[in-house]
Amino acid sequence: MLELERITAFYGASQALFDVSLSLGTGEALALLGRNGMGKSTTIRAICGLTPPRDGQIRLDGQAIGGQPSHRIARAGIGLVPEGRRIFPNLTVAENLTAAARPGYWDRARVEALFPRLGERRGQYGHSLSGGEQQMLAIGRALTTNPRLLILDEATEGLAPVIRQEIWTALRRLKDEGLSLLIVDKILAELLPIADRCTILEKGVSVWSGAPDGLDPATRDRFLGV
Ligand SMILES: Nc1ncnc2c1ncn2[C@@H]1O[C@H](COP(=O)(O)OP(=O)(O)OP(=O)(O)O)[C@@H](O)[C@H]1O
Repeated sequence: MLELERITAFYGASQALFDVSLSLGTGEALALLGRNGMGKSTTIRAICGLTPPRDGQIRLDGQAIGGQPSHRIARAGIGLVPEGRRIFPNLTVAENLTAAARPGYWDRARVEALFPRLGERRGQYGHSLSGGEQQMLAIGRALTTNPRLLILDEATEGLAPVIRQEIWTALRRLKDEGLSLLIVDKILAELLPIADRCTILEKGVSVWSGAPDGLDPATRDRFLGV
């Protein structure tokens, strides 16, 4: 459903992506891997139209979306949970869950059923939530746009293990319900079990793609440093 073919991207004069290709099938979860600074966030930004690719193709269900404005790409069916959460701090939980909503299966009630804490905190302001609750809200808010593909950039970063587990459980449920996922996360032991495929980035180049069980120790050593 998502295909990137040889994309490049720049920040001003500085090139961050040199040659990134990847593909993700409908209902699959793709783990985008690589050490710090290798281009994972930039690849996500390119897909979402925040740092548009200079060359190469990005297709969503066959439709070219590369270089389109980010609101168009969102409307085409891509939901983003950005690094650092970026919920609306001065809106309540309920308002956060309706501000970006589009009609579809995911509405506030369904998000509250997925993350019951959000229902309990419905009237609280975003800024008053714990880190884990803010992250759940960021995921919930992305779901209310009713995407076909949900992209998560470091969604469990800095959270306690028990909260991370809650988030992984929710992501697995979403996957089981048929949502396609593209996930960046540092904790491979938690990420790989949900992934159908992995793509590794090294200095802005996609250097390896395959199933998680094909990630042998030599490949991990060479590209992931673990
Ligand atoms: N706003 C920016 N301006 C200039 N260069 C940037 C900017 N953001 C990222 N870069 C550079 O682009 C390259 C890729 O960074 P990117 O954030 O995509 O990597 P990453 O794999 O997501 O790393 P991390 O795990 O640290 O988030 C790095 O060399 C980084 O320094």
